[in-house]
Amino acid sequence: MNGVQLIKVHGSENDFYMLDVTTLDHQLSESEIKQIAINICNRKAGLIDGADGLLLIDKSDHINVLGKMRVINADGSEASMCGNGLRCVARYLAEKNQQQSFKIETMQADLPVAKMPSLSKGVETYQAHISPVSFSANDLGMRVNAGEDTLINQTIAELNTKLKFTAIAVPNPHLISFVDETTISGDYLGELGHYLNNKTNSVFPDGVNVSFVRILGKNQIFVRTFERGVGYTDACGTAMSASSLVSVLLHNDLIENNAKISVCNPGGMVNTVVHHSDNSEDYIDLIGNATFMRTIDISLDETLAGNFTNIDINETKEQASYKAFIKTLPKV
Ligand SMILES: N[C@@H](CCC[C@H](N)C(=O)O)C(=O)O
Repeated sequence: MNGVQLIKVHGSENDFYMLDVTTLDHQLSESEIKQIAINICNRKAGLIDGADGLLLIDKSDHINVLGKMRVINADGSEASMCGNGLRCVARYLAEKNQQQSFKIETMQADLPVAKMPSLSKGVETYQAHISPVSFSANDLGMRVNAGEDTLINQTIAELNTKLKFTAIAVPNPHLISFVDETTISGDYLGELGHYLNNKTNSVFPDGVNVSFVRILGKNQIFVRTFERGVGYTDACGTAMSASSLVSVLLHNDLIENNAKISVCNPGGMVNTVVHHSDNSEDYIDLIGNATFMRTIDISLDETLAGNFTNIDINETKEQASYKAFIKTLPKV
């Protein structure tokens, strides 16, 4: 059997199958990668309970870089970055290479990652550096308000006359709006997310991750996200990083630059630290769990065929520790 081992991982319950392609005896083609992601991530007919995406780990030929991450969304599209995924890949490479702090190649940048003190007993915790940051329409794939280059706390006539939006690439594209308690838990986020991730929309023809944010108090926010290529997720690491930076820019009375911010999400909580400066490039530290739930051994042919009847599953005990951590969080 041409076997592969997949590791089911999550960051704030944003879940992925992780595959170290250096363990395979041949290189996967791009169409095989897309097919594997679509097959295993399907929530109804996929591998066990599906996933939000597939993380591929490969060698990097960049100097002083330990490995390379690629992110394939559940619909088979490729994203330029994944914050929650990067923490999980960081843990995998840290344990494989016995290193605590190093860089990982991603589509647009080599990003520093590091092992951190646990958020809670038994919850492995990692930090990922999120950058490059841009507000430019070109980097966002955005066509808005008569060709303007940025969208910062403005309405978008084509979408909604009341809500104000900020568009930011980190470097994957995010559209962020600060909303009230009713709006954040309602259906409008999904309606907007579906509309903007339909190829016929004129504002973001290539799609965009959409987040609603609520300021909860001093250095505390709640973020709910509809992800491009996925749909509603329990959390999105780049969305929480982008939302933290936008909160510092627009609400600096409560959300501070260079301070630890608690970012609550439907799947748990992470910390961010925004590094905003007028003289240098902005970046965000994203600190949160990197939980390994189980390993699954399966044949590559059956994975490509979408046949998941013959699999060998080994559960870790880590999800119990994560659930205990969630119980300690304040109810939002
Ligand atoms: N969940 C991820 C982001 C994954 C990519 C996104 N869906 C996109 O297409 O940009 C995260 O944790 O950042």
